[in-house]
Amino acid sequence: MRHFDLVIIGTGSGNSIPDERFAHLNIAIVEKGVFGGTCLNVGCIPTKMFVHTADQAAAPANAKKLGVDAHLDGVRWPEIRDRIFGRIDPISEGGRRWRAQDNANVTVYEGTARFVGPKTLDTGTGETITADRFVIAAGSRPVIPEVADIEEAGFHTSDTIMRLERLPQKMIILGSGFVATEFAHVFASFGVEVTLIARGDVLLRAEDAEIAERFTEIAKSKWDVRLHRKAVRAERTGDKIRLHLEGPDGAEVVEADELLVAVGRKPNTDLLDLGKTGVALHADGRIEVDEFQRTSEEGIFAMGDISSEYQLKHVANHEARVVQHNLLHPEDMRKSDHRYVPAAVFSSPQIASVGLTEEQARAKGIRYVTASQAYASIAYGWAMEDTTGFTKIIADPETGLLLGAHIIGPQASSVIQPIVQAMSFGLDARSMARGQYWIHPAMPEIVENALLSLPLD
Ligand SMILES: Cc1cc2nc3c(=O)[nH]c(=O)nc-3n(C[C@H](O)[C@H](O)[C@H](O)COP(=O)(O)OP(=O)(O)OC[C@H]3O[C@@H](n4cnc5c(N)ncnc54)[C@H](O)[C@@H]3O)c2cc1C
Ligand SMILES: NC(=O)c1ccc[n+]([C@@H]2O[C@H](COP(=O)([O-])OP(=O)(O)OC[C@H]3O[C@@H](n4cnc5c(N)ncnc54)[C@H](O)[C@@H]3O)[C@@H](O)[C@H]2O)c1
Repeated sequence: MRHFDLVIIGTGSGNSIPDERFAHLNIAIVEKGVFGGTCLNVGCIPTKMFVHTADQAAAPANAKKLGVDAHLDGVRWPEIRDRIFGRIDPISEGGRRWRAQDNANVTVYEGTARFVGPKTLDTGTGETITADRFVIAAGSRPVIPEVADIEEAGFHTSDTIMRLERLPQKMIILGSGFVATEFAHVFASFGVEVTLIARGDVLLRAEDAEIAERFTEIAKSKWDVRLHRKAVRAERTGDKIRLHLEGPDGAEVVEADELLVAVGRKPNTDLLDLGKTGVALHADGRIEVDEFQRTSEEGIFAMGDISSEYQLKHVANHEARVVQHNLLHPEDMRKSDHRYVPAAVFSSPQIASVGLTEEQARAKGIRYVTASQAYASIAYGWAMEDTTGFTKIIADPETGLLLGAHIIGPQASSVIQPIVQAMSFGLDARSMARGQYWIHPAMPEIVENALLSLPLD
């Protein structure tokens, strides 16, 4: 049985760990799918390339209120799809080739890894290997909900929807989180009639309640949004797919050309038989790790979606850097920093958030104040004739330290970054607002004004 110094399972963020500082180690990398993982192949990167294209497609309709009569002549789906994947697929293939052929100290196994004993791994290629140390970076995959006949009817997930042969006329999206609302924006902007099916009373319900309510209001004006619905059965009739729902008015059926399922992602731990090597799991299936990304088994680290509370690429990247350091310096380990993890939903409008929501602050019994500022109240908001966007900041009234921030509106994902910086480095609201220049008349003025209107003690 071949023995390695280090085995890495998963080529998403885990693949960034071995650099030239690991040249003295004999390393195996095991990958069951496409090289490069979720973000590169079916996640952040292609979705945002589609989102940017969708923003362009939506621009003519949005320009009308500014007095510009533009018209969207068409969307060349196959060309868009092939442009995007024509860029991504070679990166994945190049990464694979580099690891498999050009890295003298790395052996790539292309199979589904599964533990068969303590630190003993069946690589799914016919070869079983052992190692001193492991990094489990095997990510997550889409949850398939229990809807009768859904497999027979046929559906897409985020793994397949971006490679459609042709643009459908109608699409049903089951779910109301990040994936559902980003793809609703993409496909609706390309002219697809989108029906969004949500269980709760708002979309994006993990967001601050005021933000989720505002987003839901806007979404209802653009898409067919059905709230309080449970999908019970799917059915294929010729070219169409029908989804049977139960809702406040009883049973109903929606019909479309395609169904996209986007109801969350689950960690890939079930594929790994981790009990065989003694790695402990949380009740939700994630691997338990400590602040150094160590699992319950000595020498086995885990990182990214398979262990993290946050299914976000910037978190997986951060944890990969921590694991990298801790593998190289076991006598001087670093901790992961999960204090202020921001996230953005690249839908339309965009949403960005960091820290506590108002509901979380209340539930924790924390004393707080809030201030909200509309895009419509700042100069650039006038320029855009924005009527729906706002920034909400939550702060400690005594110290002025920021507890959370929530933004809905244009470029929210960029506008929030100075707040993430202030929170990370302990800058209070007054110092942040008045201790620096804010470019006039740029969008971050919305943050400056919100900070200034916080009713601090
Ligand atoms: C549609 C979509 C859009 C997203 N957009 C964003 C975004 O805009 N911003 C953001 O921050 N995050 C985004 N994310 C989340 C982000 O993609 C993930 O958080 C991140 O990719 C997780 O990285 P990872 O390294 O933990 O796992 P992955 O990148 O999923 O890598 C895990 C790898 O392990 C392999 N694997 C699994 N099991 C085994 C096994 N048993 N044996 C061998 N190999 C195995 C998998 O095939 C995979 O290649 C998005 C996700 C999706 C689905
Ligand atoms: N821009 C980004 O950073 C980005 C983009 C896409 C995905 N992601 C990451 O990937 C994760 C997964 O995305 P997602 O949208 O699949 O999950 P999500 O957790 O964001 O949302 C899932 C939604 O599905 C709903 N749901 C669950 N079961 C359901 C059912 N049976 N029927 C109907 N609705 C149901 C939930 O109420 C929830 O609103 C996200 O949580 C996020 O961390 C990030």
